[in-house]
Amino acid sequence: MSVVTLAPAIRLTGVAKEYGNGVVALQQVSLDVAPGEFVAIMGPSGSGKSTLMHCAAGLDTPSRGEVLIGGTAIGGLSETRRTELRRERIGFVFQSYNLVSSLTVRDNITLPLRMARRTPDEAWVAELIERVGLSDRAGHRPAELSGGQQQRAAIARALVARPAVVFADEPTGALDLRAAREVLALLRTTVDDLGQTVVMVTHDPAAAARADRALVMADGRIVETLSVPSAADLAASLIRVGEV
Ligand SMILES: Nc1ncnc2c1ncn2[C@@H]1O[C@H](COP(=O)(O)OP(=O)(O)OP(=O)(O)O)[C@@H](O)[C@H]1O
Repeated sequence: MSVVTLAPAIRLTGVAKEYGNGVVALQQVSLDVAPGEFVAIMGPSGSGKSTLMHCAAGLDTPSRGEVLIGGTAIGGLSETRRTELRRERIGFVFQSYNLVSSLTVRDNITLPLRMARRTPDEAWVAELIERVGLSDRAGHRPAELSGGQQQRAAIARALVARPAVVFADEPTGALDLRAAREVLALLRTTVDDLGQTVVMVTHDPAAAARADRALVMADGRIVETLSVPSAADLAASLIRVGEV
């Protein structure tokens, strides 16, 4: 019997990040995220969550260590090539949605394809709009949508180029409970139905409990890893690292 091992969607090896003012934001972080895995990153403010995500997504350059995105080491790439790789292989979802106010929902969703000069796959775009529940809003502008609807449009935009990984930075931070639940359910189905890899930074144990694995950070390190975490276990872990 042969065992097939898929290359990790993301691999960090000994990644450290120091800022000029002597701040050590990350210390020797190593991490593999498997294709089709949903990983949550938690930890107190200043523990290094955003820095870890930015290094893993190629938005920031580590001081030491190596980052592989879909098997490609990004350290040696030119800035232009790294930008291309990000466009091709990574989707982003932000707390503040970051939709373009003058474009319709549909044009916002297909924007990454236009930026990469790729022709939209119309069937895929239609499926995505349907999946995120915005078929009746596709011609509207973002200001005409609720926060939850805007975030669902942002998720469709993150998925449109079929990225290797979607990075979500506090995707439910600006939403009420119900809209947050819908957005989390949507992220979960992209993993379960589409095999999407998702890495999400969150302060909310209930949000992180939707992930397959949660990493808890403190002082620039991953200090705890919880598989199929419960919100109660995550809350206890956050108390241990001093978040609450
Ligand atoms: N551009 C920068 N220059 C200097 N120090 C920085 C910079 N960005 C982040 N830091 C510092 O690095 C450390 C880690 O910051 P980071 O933003 O990764 O934490 P975080 O866990 O995401 O915090 P939060 O939950 O508040 O967003 C902090 O001490 C922060 O002050």
